[in-house]
Amino acid sequence: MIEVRDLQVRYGDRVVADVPELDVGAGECVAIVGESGSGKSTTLLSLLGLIPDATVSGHVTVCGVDVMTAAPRRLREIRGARVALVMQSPQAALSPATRLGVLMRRALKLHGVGRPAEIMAEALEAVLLDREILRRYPHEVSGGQAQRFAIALAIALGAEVILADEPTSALDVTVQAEVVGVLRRLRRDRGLALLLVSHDLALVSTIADRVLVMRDGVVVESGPAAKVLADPDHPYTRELLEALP
Ligand SMILES: Nc1ncnc2c1ncn2[C@@H]1O[C@H](COP(=O)(O)OP(=O)(O)OP(=O)(O)O)[C@@H](O)[C@H]1O
Repeated sequence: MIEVRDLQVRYGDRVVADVPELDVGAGECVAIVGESGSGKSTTLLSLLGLIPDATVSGHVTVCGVDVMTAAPRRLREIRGARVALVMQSPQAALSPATRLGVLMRRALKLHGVGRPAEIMAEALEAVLLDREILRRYPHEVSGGQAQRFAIALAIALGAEVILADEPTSALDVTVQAEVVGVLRRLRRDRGLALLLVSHDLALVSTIADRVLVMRDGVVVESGPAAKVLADPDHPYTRELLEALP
């Protein structure tokens, strides 16, 4: 679903992300970890061509679309539909004066999704939310519910790939587990491909198959999560693990 080769992102002369190889297949979860400013979000956003100020080179294919050469129309087709972006604070992205049900119906209409009532019910069930949430306004739901609603919206629009940037870091610990549980189910039951950016190694260890560790824009270590997190080769990964509470 995601294939990256020799991706390089520069602002002027400064390389902020250099990723030789990154693959995420259907039903897989790959996590990019590293401290703030290491280039994680830049890497994620470049997969959808969403960093217009930067110079980007390399090969990026997402859902069969060559992101580097695709026409804007082709990119718009995958953004927000086959590929969903889940951010840290979903409430900020939801229009405050619109009930969630209205918002979801509008999004489905915009993307030409048929059988909206059925699709909405199915999507809410997949993220373990009660239909009653559709009557609420964004400020009337908790952070965890808002995040699960954002994921439900992605599924309703037909997402095959979720790019998640710190999806749980704005949530308290018990709610974090809910969101991670939902993402795990979606991988298993729907074969969703998940690329997760997180500085939270404890979270990553519960969900990722493979991990890329980034520092100052460079991938210093990558491999199976079980290996990298239990027996890291690179001193920087060891430092990150030692910093865990
Ligand atoms: N528009 C921009 N112009 C110049 N430099 C930028 C721009 N956007 C990001 N950067 C730089 O790119 C580097 C990588 O940033 P990025 O946001 O990808 O890091 P990150 O690992 O995701 O950090 P965080 O967890 O804080 O989001 C940082 O040094 C940042 O200052």
